[in-house]
Amino acid sequence: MPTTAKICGLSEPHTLEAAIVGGASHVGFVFFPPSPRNLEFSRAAGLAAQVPARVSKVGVFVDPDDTLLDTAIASARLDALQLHKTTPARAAAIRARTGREVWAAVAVRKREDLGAARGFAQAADRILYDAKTPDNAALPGGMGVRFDWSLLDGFDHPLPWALSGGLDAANVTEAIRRTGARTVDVSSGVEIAPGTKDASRIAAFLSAVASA
Ligand SMILES: O=C(O)c1ccccc1N[C@@H]1O[C@H](COP(=O)(O)O)[C@@H](O)[C@H]1O
Repeated sequence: MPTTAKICGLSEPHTLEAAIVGGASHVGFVFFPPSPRNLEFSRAAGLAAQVPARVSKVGVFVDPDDTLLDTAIASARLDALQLHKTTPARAAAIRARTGREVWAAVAVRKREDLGAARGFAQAADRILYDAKTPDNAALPGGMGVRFDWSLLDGFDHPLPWALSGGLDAANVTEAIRRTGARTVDVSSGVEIAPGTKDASRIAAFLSAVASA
């Protein structure tokens, strides 16, 4: 099975197109106002219309309320919801209420952090292992922070999972080889500035994933 890739934090038609043409399985739209990648709903709707059915649209949220979720799902026609800083109970409620696939982000810095994944076994469809950002950071993700991939060695994953945090075209081959990830996720590693994606970096990342 080939490794699949999600390109996250897209906000412009030409870089979204680069992700689609390059073979991304998922594209991510961020709904979190402090993020430089945050999308207005009308803009999300326009971008979503560009995405073919074979590519899944993932909304990225930080402990969202129902109003935000419902508006984002309707405007961007989201297939999946990526939830950061959200408890298993809340994730389960969101999954039951929306009927959408739920990706639970688990922030990793130390081996003990992986234990949080088990709490989502009945509450989510997939775990996204992401690097824990610094305690005073403005964002819980999307900062190009990487964690020690060896922490995943021998871990009994409770659900299908994806790897993120500080990936780019130069390190994703090693990340896949080292962890066995079947899905990888990138945001800042395909940008030229925070929030500004680059089509050639997206193409290089997807090419590296396809060759891994
Ligand atoms: O990208 C953001 O702005 C963001 C905001 C809030 C939560 C998560 C966010 N991004 C996610 O973080 C990971 C890793 O990103 P990076 O490749 O290290 O920059 C990725 O899943 C993004 O979806």
